[in-house]
Amino acid sequence: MRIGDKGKALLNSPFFNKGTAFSHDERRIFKLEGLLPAGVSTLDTQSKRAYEQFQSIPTPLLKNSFLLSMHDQNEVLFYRLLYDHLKEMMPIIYTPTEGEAIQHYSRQFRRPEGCFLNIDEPEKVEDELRAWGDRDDIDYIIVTDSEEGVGGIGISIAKLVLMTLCAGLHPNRTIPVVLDVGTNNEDLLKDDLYLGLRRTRVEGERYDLFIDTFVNAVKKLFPRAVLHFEDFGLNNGRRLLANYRTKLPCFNDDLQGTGAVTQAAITAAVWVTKSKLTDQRIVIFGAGTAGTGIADHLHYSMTEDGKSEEDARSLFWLIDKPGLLLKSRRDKLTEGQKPYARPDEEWKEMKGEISLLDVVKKVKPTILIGCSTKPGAFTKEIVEEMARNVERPIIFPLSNPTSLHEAQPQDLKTWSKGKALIAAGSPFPPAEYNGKTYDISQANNALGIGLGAVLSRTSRLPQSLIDAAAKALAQLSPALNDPDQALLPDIKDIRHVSTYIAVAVISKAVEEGCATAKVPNENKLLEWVHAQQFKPEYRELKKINPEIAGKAEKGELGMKASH
Ligand SMILES: NC(=O)C1=CN([C@@H]2O[C@H](COP(=O)(O)OP(=O)(O)OC[C@H]3O[C@@H](n4cnc5c(N)ncnc54)[C@H](O)[C@@H]3O)[C@@H](O)[C@H]2O)C=CC1
Ligand SMILES: CC(=O)C(=O)O
Ligand SMILES: [Mg+2]
Repeated sequence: MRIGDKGKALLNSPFFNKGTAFSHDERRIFKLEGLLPAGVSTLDTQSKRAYEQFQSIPTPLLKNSFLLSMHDQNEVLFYRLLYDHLKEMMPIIYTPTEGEAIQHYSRQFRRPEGCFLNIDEPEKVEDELRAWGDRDDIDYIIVTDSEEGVGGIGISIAKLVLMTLCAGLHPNRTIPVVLDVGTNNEDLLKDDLYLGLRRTRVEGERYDLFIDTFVNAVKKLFPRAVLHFEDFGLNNGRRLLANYRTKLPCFNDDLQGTGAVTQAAITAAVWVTKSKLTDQRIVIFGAGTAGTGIADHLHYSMTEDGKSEEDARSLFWLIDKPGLLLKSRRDKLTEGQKPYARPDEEWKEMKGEISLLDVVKKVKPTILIGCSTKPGAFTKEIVEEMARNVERPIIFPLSNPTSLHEAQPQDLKTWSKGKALIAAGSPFPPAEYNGKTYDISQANNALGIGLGAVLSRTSRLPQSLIDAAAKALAQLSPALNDPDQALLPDIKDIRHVSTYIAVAVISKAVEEGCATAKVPNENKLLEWVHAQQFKPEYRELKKINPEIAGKAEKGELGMKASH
């Protein structure tokens, strides 16, 4: 991707390539004659053509592969196509299809995209990253240490695509990274086509040193970039965030992004039930990264509203594999789980493991959240029990992909006799009850936090910025106008939503004193954000090749500079 490329190099440069939309003049100047068919398309017709091709592809996985290869050929067209069909293509490019694409990465592989760093060569990390640009070239880096092996590069790419699509982050100023530290997935290790390091995952000191090498290289090479941790395992995500959050602007999307979007959906649901967050009894099933991240975020919000740490803590019941988290088992709990362990005395009448059903019966929760990856965990009995005890049970099965959801939204609606207020991790069709249809919100952590952090050039990303994003999102809930509407805004409005969130994050960064950019005052802020968002439009000649454009402007080439 270089300014000034010509001929085949230009056609192979996804950011500058216009394919059949290169004009006759451009074809001549850039030595593209003979490399393209005679017809000149507009971006509009290219998008129509690509959509026809997309529609003829039989499976979601193949559609994903088609879109990714377009991403790799012509980025503007790729984003334009996605914009034109956002609702239809989002589940193809992101969850649920993305999970499948990651699983099949080594078999579907065509051409590498992204930055691959491996633990056997830590000494090369800095040089390998340097190949992506200079100090000020990079705004945003998504890194995963993918438990599912090298195919995890797919999640870094997919989330970056969302950041561009939804929030307008400039795609040419980002790096998707996978840190290959091995995998414990036996199927991958046995697969002779597997492309990652063929070894079990490295842990302990060597793992920590490798992460440290990576983070230090990022800080040194791209001091302005925001670092986004994605899909780090239970034991690493929280620990790494705690290590690095005071050293550079970084955040963990599964912990913090999920916390923010869930809080926004809960704020709307709680508003529908005409109660307050601090009136709730919250059961979280699956106390891993996302589950404890949500608990932390809600807890933070309650303390901001004036509840004491301890009183707020008493409103949570977290359940993981061996049942309800209890104080007597503290030494077996993770750091993220420990604060939420319940006193054993509360449950002394119970023998053995305390199940979700036991907790629902005794606690009578108002909110039930699933981040367990256990499909079907929210059974009819559990949902009926919950609906018996509270007027409007708030139930969020958040596990992804679709096959791992704790319950189907339609079942939740039916079993609760229409009472449940629902948001789910993946997209679902509307649910029906008594002849009425209800849109199901997708509570997924794709927000404008990143754009706000980038544009404000925040030096750190404290919890207050994430909280500002959650509050801004909650204000846009359609349920605030009509309680039968979805809890979160529709995907089709995501650009507007992300922009609004970015504005809130920037304002908070200024207020907290961590914004280092020169930010305009409140009434100019929205316009300022808009002006900097990426739009899928072809670039003018002068941005593809300034030298040639200069000559054209002087009339030396017999053409105009702008196309
Ligand atoms: N909707 C959203 O925005 C997000 C959804 N997720 C989804 O949430 C799920 C969990 O993700 P992470 O928290 O990152 O994974 P994780 O591995 O950190 O946590 C999963 C937790 O569930 C527990 N668990 C597994 N089986 C269980 C069972 N049968 N009963 C009770 N607990 C059980 C595990 O022990 C672990 O503590 C995934 O499906 C992920 O896709 C994650 C992040 C964001
Ligand atoms: C949404 C997300 O980050 C996840 O499912 O891991
Ligand atoms: Mg994730």
